[in-house]
Amino acid sequence: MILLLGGSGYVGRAFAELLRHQGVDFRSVSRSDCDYTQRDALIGLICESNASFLINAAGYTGKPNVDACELQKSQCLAGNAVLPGTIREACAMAGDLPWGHVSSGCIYTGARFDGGGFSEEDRPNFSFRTNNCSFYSGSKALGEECLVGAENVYVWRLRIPFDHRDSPRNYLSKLMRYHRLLEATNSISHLGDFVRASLECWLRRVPTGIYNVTNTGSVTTRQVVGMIEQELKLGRTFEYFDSEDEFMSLAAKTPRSNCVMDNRKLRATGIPIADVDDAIRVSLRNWTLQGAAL
Ligand SMILES: NC(=O)C1=CN([C@@H]2O[C@H](COP(=O)(O)OP(=O)(O)OC[C@H]3O[C@@H](n4cnc5c(N)ncnc54)[C@H](OP(=O)(O)O)[C@@H]3O)[C@@H](O)[C@H]2O)C=CC1
Ligand SMILES: Cc1cn([C@H]2C[C@H](O)[C@@H](COP(=O)(O)OP(=O)(O)O[C@H]3O[C@@H](C)C(=O)[C@@H](O)[C@H]3O)O2)c(=O)[nH]c1=O
Repeated sequence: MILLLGGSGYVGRAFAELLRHQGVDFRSVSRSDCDYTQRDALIGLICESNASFLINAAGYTGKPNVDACELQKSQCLAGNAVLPGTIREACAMAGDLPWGHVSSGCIYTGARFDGGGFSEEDRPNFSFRTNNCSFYSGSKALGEECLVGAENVYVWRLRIPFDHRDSPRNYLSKLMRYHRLLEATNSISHLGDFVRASLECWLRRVPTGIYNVTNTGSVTTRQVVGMIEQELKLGRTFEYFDSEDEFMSLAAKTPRSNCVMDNRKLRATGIPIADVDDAIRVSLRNWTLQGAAL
C-alpha cells in the first residue's frame, strides 16, 4: 500500500488519479485525518500505516501564486522546509520506509554558466543561501537540505505544471489569464507526465536520489503563446512586460524562478518523458475548459 500525503492538492490529485487508474493500492490521508504540522500525530500515522511506500505531495505554494508566501512565511516554512524533515524521521522510524518527495525546480534561476540546464549535481542558485530568492523558493531549497544523506528517498523536482485541463494552477491557463506576460525561458512539467515518471521511479526501483522531472528541453513564453494561438485560435492578442523590472513593479511581489533544467538523469533510467513542445501541443489539442466534463 502507498501512503499519499497531500492527496487533495493539485499535484496530489494527479497522483491519486494515476494510482487509481493503475490499480495500485493506496491510502490518501487528508488534513481531517491528520494535520501534518502535528509532528507526533504524523509520525504515529506513518509508523502505524504498514505502507510499503509513501508519496509526499503536501506542501505550501501560496495562492494564486508564490507572492502569497511572502505574507505567509510560517505556513510556508512548516509545509516546505519542516515537513520533509519530519517525514524523513518518521520513515526512518518505520524501518526505512522508502518514499518520494515533491520538490521544485524553482530553486534555480537562469541557466548554467555553460548555457546548459541545471543538473541534479548543481547547487541551488535561487535560495536563502544565495540571498536572491522568493520566500517560497528558499523554503523549498531548505526542504531539500533536510533530505541530504537520506538513502531511501526520491526527490522529484516539478516545474510550472501544465496539462490539458483549464485551471488557475495550470501554466497554460495562467498565460491565457494574466493581463500581461513576462518573457522568460523555462523547463516545465506536464503534470500527468510528472506523476507517471515519478511513480515509475519507485515501480522500476531505480536508484533513489534527486530527479529533475521536467519535460525534455525548454520553451520561451512567446513560444508557448505561439502554440496557444495556433491551437486554440482565441482571436486575441497577448501583451508583454517590457522588462523584468516592469514585471516586478506592476505584477509581482517577489522574483520568480525562470530556469532551464537538465532531465538526462531521469531519461538515463529508461523512464520515458515527452519533449516539452510535444507535451504542450497535446495538452492544447485536448484542451478542456474548467467546469466542462472531463
Ligand atoms: N503547483 C505548482 O506549481 C508546484 C508545486 N510543487 C510542489 O508540489 C507540492 C504540492 O503542491 P500543490 O499540489 O500545488 O499544492 P496544493 O496547495 O494544491 O496542495 C497542498 C496539499 O497539502 C495538504 N496540506 C498542506 N498543509 C497541510 C497540513 N498542515 N496538514 C495536512 N495537509 C496539509 C493540502 O491539504 P488541504 O487540501 O486540506 O489543504 C493539500 O492536499 C508542494 O510541495 C509544492 O511545493 C512544486 C512545483 C510546482
Ligand atoms: C504574475 C504573473 C506571472 N507571469 C509569469 C511568471 C512565470 O514565468 C509564470 C508563472 O508565474 P506565477 O506567478 O503564475 O507562478 P508561480 O507561483 O511563480 O509558480 C510556481 O509555483 C510554485 C508552487 C512552483 O513550485 C513553481 O514551479 C511554479 O509553478 O508566469 C506572467 O507572465 N504575468 C504575471 O502577471
